[in-house]
Amino acid sequence: MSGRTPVCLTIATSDSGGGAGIQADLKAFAAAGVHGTSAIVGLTAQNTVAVTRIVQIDPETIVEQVRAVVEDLGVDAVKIGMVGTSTTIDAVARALELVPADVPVVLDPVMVAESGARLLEVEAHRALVERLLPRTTVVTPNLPEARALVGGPAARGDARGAAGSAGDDAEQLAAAIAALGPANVLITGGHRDRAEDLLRQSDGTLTVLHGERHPDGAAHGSGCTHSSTLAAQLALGHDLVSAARAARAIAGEAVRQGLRDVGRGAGPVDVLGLPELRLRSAATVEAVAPSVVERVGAP
Ligand SMILES: Nc1ncnc2c1ncn2[C@@H]1O[C@H](COP(=O)(O)OP(=O)(O)OP(=O)(O)O)[C@@H](O)[C@H]1O
Ligand SMILES: Cc1ncc(COP(=O)(O)O)c(N)n1
Repeated sequence: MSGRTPVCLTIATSDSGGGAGIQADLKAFAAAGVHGTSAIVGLTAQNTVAVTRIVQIDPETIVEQVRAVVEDLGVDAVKIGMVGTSTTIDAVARALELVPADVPVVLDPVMVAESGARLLEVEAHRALVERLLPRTTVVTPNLPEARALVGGPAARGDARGAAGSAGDDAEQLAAAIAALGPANVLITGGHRDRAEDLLRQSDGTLTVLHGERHPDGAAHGSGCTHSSTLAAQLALGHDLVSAARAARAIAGEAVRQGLRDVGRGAGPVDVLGLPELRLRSAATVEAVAPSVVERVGAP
C-alpha cells in the first residue's frame, strides 16, 4: 500500500439503533485505520428488539453516491451489506460497474436480523446470486445464509435450531457457493458451536479460522463488523488469509466487549473499545483544559 490513506466504501442500509449496517461498517473502518465512505441504499427503523420499518433509496441516488465517492476519493475496497430488494440489487450492480475491476468486493449476504426480522425479500435471492455474486471477491454468509444461497431455507430460526457441529456441511456449502461465481467464500461461525470461520479460496484451498467463542458477549452487528474489517484489511494490502484472520479476531473481540447494557435485546458489538476510549478522552480533556479555561470577572 502506498502512502495514501486507504478508502473503503460500504454499500448498505442504515440501522437507526447504531448496532449493525452502515453505522457498524463505518466504526469498523475507523477501527482498522482506513477512511470510510458510504452509499446508503436503504433505511431501517430498528433497535435491539425489532425492525419496524424498511425504506429503499431510489436507484439513481444509489448509483450517484457510488459515483461521487469513486470519482473523487477513489476506492480501495468495497463492502456490500443489506440490500433488501431486487430493484436495489440491480442499482448496486450498475454502481459496481463504476468501481475499477481490480478493487476487491466483500459481499455480506444479509438476510435476517439478529432480532428475527427478514431483511432480504425472498424474491430478491435470485438477483443477489445472479447480479452480485459474480463480481464478488469474498462472500461472507453465516451458515443459514450459506444454505439459503444454494437454495435451502433462509429463515434464521432454521439454522439457529440446527447450530452446526463438527459434522456440519460448511465445506460442501462453500464449494456449492463457489460454483455460483464468487472468487472466494468465507462461511462465518457465529451460528456454529465453536465460532470457527471457514475460508474456501478460488483454488479450492480450505482454511479454518479458529477463535474463542464468547457466548455472553453482545453480537448485534457482528457480521457487518466482520465483513467491513475484512474489506479494510484488503484495502490495507493484506492477503486474503491474513485479512480473514484479522476479521475473525476483531469481530470476536467486538462481540466479547459488546455493549450488553445498551437496548433491551441483543446489544451491539463494540469494535472501538468504547469504555477505554472514554477513559482516554477524559484524560485528554484533562490535559488540554488548563490552556483553554480563562476565568473572567468575579464569581
Ligand atoms: N459469540 C461469538 N464469539 C466469538 N466470535 C463470534 C461470536 N459470534 C460471532 N463471532 C464472529 O463474528 C464474525 C461474524 O460472524 P456471524 O456468524 O455472527 O455473522 P452474521 O451472522 O452474518 O452476523 P450478523 O447477524 O451481524 O449479520 C465471525 O468471525 C464469527 O466467528
Ligand atoms: C441495516 C442492517 N444491516 C444488517 C443487519 C444484520 O445484522 P444483525 O444480524 O446483527 O442484526 C441489520 N440488522 N440491519
